[in-house]
Amino acid sequence: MSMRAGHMTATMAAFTCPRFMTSIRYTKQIKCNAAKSQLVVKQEIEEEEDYVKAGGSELLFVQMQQNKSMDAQSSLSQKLPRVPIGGGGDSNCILDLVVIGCGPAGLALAGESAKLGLNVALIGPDLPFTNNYGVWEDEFIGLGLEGCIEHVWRDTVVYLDDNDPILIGRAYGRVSRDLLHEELLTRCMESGVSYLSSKVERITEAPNGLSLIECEGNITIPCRLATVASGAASGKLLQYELGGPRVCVQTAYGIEVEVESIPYDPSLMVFMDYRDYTKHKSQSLEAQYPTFLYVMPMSPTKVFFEETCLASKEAMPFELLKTKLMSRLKTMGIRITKTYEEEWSYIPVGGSLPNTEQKNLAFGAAASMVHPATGYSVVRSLSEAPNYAAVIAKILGKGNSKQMLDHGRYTTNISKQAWETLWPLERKRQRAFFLFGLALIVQMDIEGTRTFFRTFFRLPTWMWWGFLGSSLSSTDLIIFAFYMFIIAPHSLRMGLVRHLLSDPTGGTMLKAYLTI
Ligand SMILES: CC(C)=CCC/C(C)=C/C=C/C(C)=C/C=C/C(C)=C/C=C/C=C(C)/C=C/C=C(C)/C=C/C=C(\C)CCC=C(C)C
Repeated sequence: MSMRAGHMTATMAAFTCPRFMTSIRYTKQIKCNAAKSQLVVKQEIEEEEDYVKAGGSELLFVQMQQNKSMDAQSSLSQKLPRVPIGGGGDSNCILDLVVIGCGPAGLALAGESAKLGLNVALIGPDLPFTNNYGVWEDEFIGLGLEGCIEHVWRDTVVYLDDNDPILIGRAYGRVSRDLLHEELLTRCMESGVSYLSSKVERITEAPNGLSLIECEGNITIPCRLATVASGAASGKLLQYELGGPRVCVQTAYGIEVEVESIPYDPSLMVFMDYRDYTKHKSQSLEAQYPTFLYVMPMSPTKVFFEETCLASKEAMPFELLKTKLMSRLKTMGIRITKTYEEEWSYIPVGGSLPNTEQKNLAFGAAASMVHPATGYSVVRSLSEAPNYAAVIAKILGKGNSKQMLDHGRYTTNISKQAWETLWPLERKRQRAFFLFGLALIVQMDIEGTRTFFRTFFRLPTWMWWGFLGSSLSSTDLIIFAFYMFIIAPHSLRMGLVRHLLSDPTGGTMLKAYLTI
C-alpha cells in the first residue's frame, strides 16, 4: 500500500470516532489499491434522535475521495522538523502554540504565528489536501496566492431557467490543491514550525497553566496555548455554545471526467445551473432537495461536474446526488469517456459558535468560520490568519511567559482577546443574518430557490459580492435585505416577511442586532 493510501485509510477510520457514534453512524467499506491509490468508500448516514436534539453543538465533516492522485504534495513529516517530545522542564523550550489540524486553516495559522517569533508546532495526521477548491480570482489575488490558481475563467455564469443565463462579471479560479499545500508548507518551513503526525485525543490543563496536548500513543505535548483547526469534526476538543441553531448540511458529489463534448462554453465557469434536467423522474426528491450543477470546464473535453445541494436540514443521500448527476448528464447528452476522480463532500453549515470563555482557541471550520449560507471558508481562514496570529503573539508576549510558569494558572482567560478578534459583536451580528438566510434557503422548493437567486443576482454587484465574501457590515446587510425586498417579486416579498416574523432565526438576528 502506498504511503498516501495508508493515510487515507487513517482518515476514514477517524470518521468512526466515538463522538460520531453517539450521533451519526457511518458504515463503510474501504478498499485500497496500492497501484492507483484508489479508495472505494460506501457510506451510510444514519441520524439518531440525540443528534437532532444537539441543536448545533455537534459538528461533523466528511470528505471522501476516490482515484485522486495526491503524490505531488510533499508530506509534512519530510519537510518539517519533528516536535521534540519529552522536554517540558525548561520554560524556554516550551512551545508557545500548538495548532491542531493540517488543512489550509491550520497550516496558514501555524506559518503566520511562527513568522511572528512564536515557537509553534503543528499536530495532525500527515494528509494531503484533497478538495477541489474554487475561489473568486480577485479574492485570491488579494491574498497574494494567485500563483496557486491552476485555471481561471474570465467570467462566471448562473443558469436558473432556460432563458437568460446570468453573466456574473467576475473571474473564478480553481485552486491547485498541490500548489496551495506546497505554498503553505513552505511558509511553515521558512518560519520554523515543527510537526508531529498524530491524532490528538484531548487537551487538558496542567496545574502550572500549560495546555497538555494528549496524542495517541501516550504522547503528551505541553504548550502555552492550543488552537484547534481540525475542521468541523473538532467537537470533542472544543466546547460550543449550547442551544444554538441546528446544523444544516451542504452535500455534493463531484466527478472530474473526460467527455465527448460539453454543452457549456469552456471559457465560463458555471457557478450554479439550477435548470431541471431530471425529466421529473424524481419529482418528490427534487422538491425535498433542490440541487444545482457546479461546472468547471478545464478544456473542451475535460470537465469537473459537481451536483450540489446548497443546504438542507437532513443530509441529502450521496447515492441520490450521484443518481441526479448521472441522469442530468444523460439528459444533456453528455457522454463520459473517462473518469479521473470522484469526490463526496459533506459540509456542516450553521450551528453554534464555539464557547468563547474556553482557553483553547479554534480556527477555520472548527471555529464556525464556514459561511453559513454558501459553505465557503478557505478564503476567510487564509485572510484572517495573519491578524489572528498577531493577536495570539500579543497575548503570548514574552513577558507573560515567565509569569505563567512561575505563578501557576492565569487569573484571567488569556484567550478572550483572541476569541474577540475572531468573533466580535459585529461578526456575530453578520453571522446571525447569514443564519437567517440559511434558514430561509433550506425551506425553499426548487421554484422558490430559482426565484430567490434570480433576485439575489439582480442586486448591485457590491452587495452580492460582499454577501458571498462576508465583507458586508451588519448595517450593509440591512440595506441588502431592504434592497432585496424592494426588487423581489411579490411572492418572495411575502416569503421574506413571513420568514422574518415566524422563524426563530429572525428573533435571534434581531436580538444580535440590538445587543451592544
Ligand atoms: C469540495 C468542496 C469544498 C465543496 C464543493 C461543494 C460546492 C461545489 C459548493 C458550491 C457552493 C456554491 C456555488 C454556493 C453559492 C451560494 C450562494 C450564491 C448563496 C447565496 C445566499 C443568499 C442569501 C442567503 C440571501 C439572503 C437574503 C435575505 C435573508 C434577505 C432578507 C430580506 C428581508 C427579511 C426583507 C425585510 C424587509 C422588510 C420587512 C421591509
